Amino acid sequence: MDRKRPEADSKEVTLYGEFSPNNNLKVRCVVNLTEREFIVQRLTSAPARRSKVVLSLRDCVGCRAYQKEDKADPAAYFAAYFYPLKCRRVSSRVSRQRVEQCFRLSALQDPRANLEEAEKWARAVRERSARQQQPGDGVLLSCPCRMLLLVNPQSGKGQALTLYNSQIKPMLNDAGIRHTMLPTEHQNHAREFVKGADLSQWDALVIMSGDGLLYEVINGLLERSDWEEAIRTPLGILPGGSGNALAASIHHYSGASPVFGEDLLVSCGFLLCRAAVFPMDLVSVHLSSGQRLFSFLSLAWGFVADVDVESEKYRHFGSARFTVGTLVRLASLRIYRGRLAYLPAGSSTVLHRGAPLPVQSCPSRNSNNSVTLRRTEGGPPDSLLPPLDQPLPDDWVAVREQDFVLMLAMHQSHLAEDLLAAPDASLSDGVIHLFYVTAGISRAALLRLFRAMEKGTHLAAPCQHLVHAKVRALRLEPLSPKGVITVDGEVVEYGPLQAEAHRGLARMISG
Ligand SMILES: Nc1ncnc2c1ncn2[C@@H]1O[C@H](COP(=O)(O)OP(=O)(O)OP(=O)(O)O)[C@@H](O)[C@H]1O
Repeated sequence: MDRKRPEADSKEVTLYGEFSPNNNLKVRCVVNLTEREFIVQRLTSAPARRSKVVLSLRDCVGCRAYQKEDKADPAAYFAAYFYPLKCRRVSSRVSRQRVEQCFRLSALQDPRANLEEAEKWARAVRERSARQQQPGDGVLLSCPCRMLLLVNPQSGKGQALTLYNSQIKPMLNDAGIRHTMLPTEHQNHAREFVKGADLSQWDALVIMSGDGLLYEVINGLLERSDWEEAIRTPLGILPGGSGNALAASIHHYSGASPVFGEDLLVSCGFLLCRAAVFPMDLVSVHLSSGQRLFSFLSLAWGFVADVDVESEKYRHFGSARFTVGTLVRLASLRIYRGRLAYLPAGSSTVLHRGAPLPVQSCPSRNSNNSVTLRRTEGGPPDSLLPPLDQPLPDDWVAVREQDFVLMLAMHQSHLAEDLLAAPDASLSDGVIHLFYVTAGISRAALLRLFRAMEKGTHLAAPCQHLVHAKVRALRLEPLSPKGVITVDGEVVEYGPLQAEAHRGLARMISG
C-alpha cells in the first residue's frame, strides 16, 4: 500500500489528516483541506484517478462534528455535505446531487480530545466554504440562521409537503439552518400571517409553492405600517408549484444550465443554504379601481394571461400545463384592442418596434416639469406615474391603438420553468422587459415564438409582430370589453393599469 502523503495539486494545503470513512473502518483516507477544495484520497494501490475525490468548497452547504451515543466508543466524527453539479446517468443533464463525506477520528483515547479535533475540522470546512462565496453586491445571512418556511400543500401537483420532507428538510439540516415549517391552510393565509407577524424571529421567509404564494407574502409585507423595514426581510423561493418562474429565474442567474422539477428544487435549496441575499426589483401596479399592488414577476394581458388562467384545469400535468394550454389557445387565437405606452429605460434597445406616436400633452406635470410623487399607504411613492386618468408626460412612447395578441411585462428572466422570456433580465436592474405581439401573426409563427422562448432565442429570430422594449414604467388601456389581466399569474380586475419599477426594493436569496 502506498503510504506516501499525496500531493494536493499545487494549491496550498491548509489542513491534513488521515482518517477512516465512517462506513468502512478497514479503509484509510488522507483528507486535505485547501482554501478551495476538500480532497479525499483512499490509501490503496488503485490508480489515483479512481481513489481520489475532489470537492469544491463552493458546493459545500455545511459540516458538523459529533459523537455517537455509544459511551464505550471514544471516536468522534465530522461530516461535510456537498451538492456538486453532476451528470445524471440516464440523461446528459447536469444537476446538483448530494455527496456526504463522513470520517471517524479515533487517534486519541480521550473522547473529548477526539471531538475537539473533529470540531476543528468542521469549523475549518465551514469557514473556508464561506470564504468561497462571492456574493458580489449581495450579503451573506449570519450563521446560524433561522428561517420560516411557508409551504402551500395544494400547490403544483399537491406534493409540496412530501418534497419538503424528502428534499428540503434534510438539506437544511445538512446546512445547520434552524427552521419552522408552516403549511398554509387557505388562500391569503400567508398574506395575513406576514402582515401581523413579529418578523424579528426569523432571518428569512421562505416560500415553497408556486409564484402565487410569494405574491401574497410580498404584498402582505408592503401592507404593514413598518413596510420599509418589513420588505427588507430576506425572502427565499423553493419551487413547489407548476409555473415556478421566480425559482427558474434565480437558478438561471446562478449561471447553471437549465434544470426542471426536483432538480430545480435541489438547486434552489442549495442556493437557500448558501444564503446570499441580493436586492430584487418590485413593480408597483395601479388598477383602475385605485387599488395598488406589487409585482415581482410579470404583468400579462391577452394570450399569456388567457393560457395561465385556462390551463388551471390541467394543473395535474405539472409544468406541462402551459404547453397544453398554449396549444389549446392557439387553436382559437383571440385578438384584443387596446392602447399601450411606456417610458423607455435609460439605455433601452427597442427591437422590431412598431410605429410609436409622440404623446402630445402633459398636464400632470408641475411648473418644474417634474411629475408629482404619488404617495400611497404601503410601499414607496411612484415618481414616474401621473394619475391613471391623466395624460402621460411627453418622454413616454405611445404605441398606436391597435389589435394585440398579447402584452407581457417581465421583471425577471423566466415566465415558467421552461420559458426564458427575458434572457438578459437580472434580479435588480430596475428594468421591465415589455413585449407585445400585434394582430396578424400566424398561429405557426406564434407557436415558433413560444418554442424559441424555451431556449430564450425568440428575440434573435426576426418577427415583425413581436416588439420588445426595456422600460421603467408602462400604461395599458384595454379597449376590448372582456379579457384577462394577470399580475404574477394572479387574475386582477380587467381594465386600464399602469406600473412602475422600483429597483431593488425587496431582498431575495439568490445565486
Ligand atoms: N392550503 C391552501 N389551500 C388552497 N389554496 C391555497 C392554500 N395555500 C395557499 N393557497 C393559494 O393557492 C394559490 C396558488 O398558489 P401558488 O401560485 O403558489 O401555487 P401554484 O398555483 O400551484 O403554482 P404556479 O403559480 O406556479 O402554477 C395562491 O393564491 C395561494 O393563496
